[in-house]
Amino acid sequence: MSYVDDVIELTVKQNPSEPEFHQAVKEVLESLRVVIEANEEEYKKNALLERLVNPERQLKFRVPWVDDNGQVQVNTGYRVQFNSAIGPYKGGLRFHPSVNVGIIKFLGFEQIFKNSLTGLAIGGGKGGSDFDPKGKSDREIMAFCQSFMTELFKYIGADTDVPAGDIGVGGREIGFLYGQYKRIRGLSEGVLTGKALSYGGSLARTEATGYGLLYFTDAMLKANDIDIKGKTIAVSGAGNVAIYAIEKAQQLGGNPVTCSDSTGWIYDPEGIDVELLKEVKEVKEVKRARLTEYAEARPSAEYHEGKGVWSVKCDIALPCATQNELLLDDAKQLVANGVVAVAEGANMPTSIEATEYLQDNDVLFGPGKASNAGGVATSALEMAQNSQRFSWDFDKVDKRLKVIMENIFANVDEAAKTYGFEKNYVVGANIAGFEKVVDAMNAQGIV
Ligand SMILES: NC(=O)C1=CN([C@@H]2O[C@H](COP(=O)(O)OP(=O)(O)OC[C@H]3O[C@@H](n4cnc5c(N)ncnc54)[C@H](OP(=O)(O)O)[C@@H]3O)[C@@H](O)[C@H]2O)C=CC1
Ligand SMILES: O=C(O)CCC(=O)C(=O)O
Repeated sequence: MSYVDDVIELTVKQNPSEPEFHQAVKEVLESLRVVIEANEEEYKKNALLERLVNPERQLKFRVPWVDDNGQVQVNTGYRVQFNSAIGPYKGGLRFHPSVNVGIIKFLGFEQIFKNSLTGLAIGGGKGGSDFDPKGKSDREIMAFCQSFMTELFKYIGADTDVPAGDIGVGGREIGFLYGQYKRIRGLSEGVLTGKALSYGGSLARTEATGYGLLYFTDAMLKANDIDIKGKTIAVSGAGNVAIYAIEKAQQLGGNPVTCSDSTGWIYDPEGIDVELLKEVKEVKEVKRARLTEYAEARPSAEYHEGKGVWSVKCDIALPCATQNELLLDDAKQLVANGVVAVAEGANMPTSIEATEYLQDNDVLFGPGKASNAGGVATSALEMAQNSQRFSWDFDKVDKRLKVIMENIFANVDEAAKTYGFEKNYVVGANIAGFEKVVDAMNAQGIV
């Protein structure tokens, strides 16, 4: 067996019942075969891959809090500090009932290469909890966030580990988490990103992942002589990433016609009304409302229960909800309907089989670790502004974001060509991300 196969097998053996983590490791290592085989002796001697797939530190902790009925609730908190070769651990916190250690590890592992691709000095980490913020009162959210931070504060700091938002963690949660950190540590520092503007947040961070996805997609399309103008776009999700992907797609002249959540999806052939979608998101967070509210307010829209976004005829598909939401049958349907490009706004939304099917059918494919890197890149710009004790205007951040995303595409494209995988942006992203991490790890000795 090759070194790659050995390490994949070891990962499965050492981390049982963590299918998403196995999937992420397999996807990355398989596509790095050409680089790893060329350096196998050296990497093996230094156990490079074994070190890469083992987090530097993995924290699991109890989070007790009191609900509005006076009942004590107990959730589990996680922070996986995966790799700090390039810089402080950086990556979001996810609050969702599906969260477990394997999901946090897959996200943290992906984050290493994503953060490397940004060209900025950030290592990889991720965290979260199985707490469900939906339908909770503000007081309950605050109680949970304060308890979560009362444990987490011991392990994070502006130069060690800088969490941010992800599914279920937006501005409100970041505010409560930051307040508790400051109260315990007495430090006003850039320990979290995604903060509100009034206490050190960056303009354009809210928009950054969705906007960045479109800057990347546009660069990928242009490199293949395709104009986004007039293209029909299917988007999944109705949260932070989806909303700003839809907004930027419209600004660039595309026509996004769908969005979705965990219960159903919207088809709006006249184009999604993004301001209405923003309002529905707010209502959903507070009242557990559903996307039906969008359809009720918008005569051109149809609401469908369950899954189905990928059955809509489109030129471009942008999965922006969650992992494994675009499977082989969805890929077959997209190809049958003439899709030309898929770019991932979410983390690992496309299964390995679906990705291969799309690529085998000449669909341009932007992997999340490259195409959704705009969020974390802008978080690093927020860290830079915090260090400077200064705020940049929206235009300056947005322009930097655009340049970063265009550079990511150029580097991914170049790596793919250099290794003989032209137009395979999955291989290109993994190689370009991996090379910098390996350089940094090698330079720092066996740690
Ligand atoms: N926020 C950021 O800056 C970044 C986020 N990402 C990734 O983008 C994706 C979306 O994150 P974000 O928009 O921030 O999160 P939000 O919480 O704002 O929105 C998540 C959206 O996805 C839907 N969703 C979540 N879980 C599921 C599920 N199991 N099945 C179907 N739909 C689901 C939600 O529906 P419902 O409301 O019904 O739960 C909601 O519409 C995630 O994969 C995240 O890791 C990647 C890079 C950066
Ligand atoms: O901005 C950040 O640090 C978090 C981004 C993130 O979690 C992601 O890229 O998936």
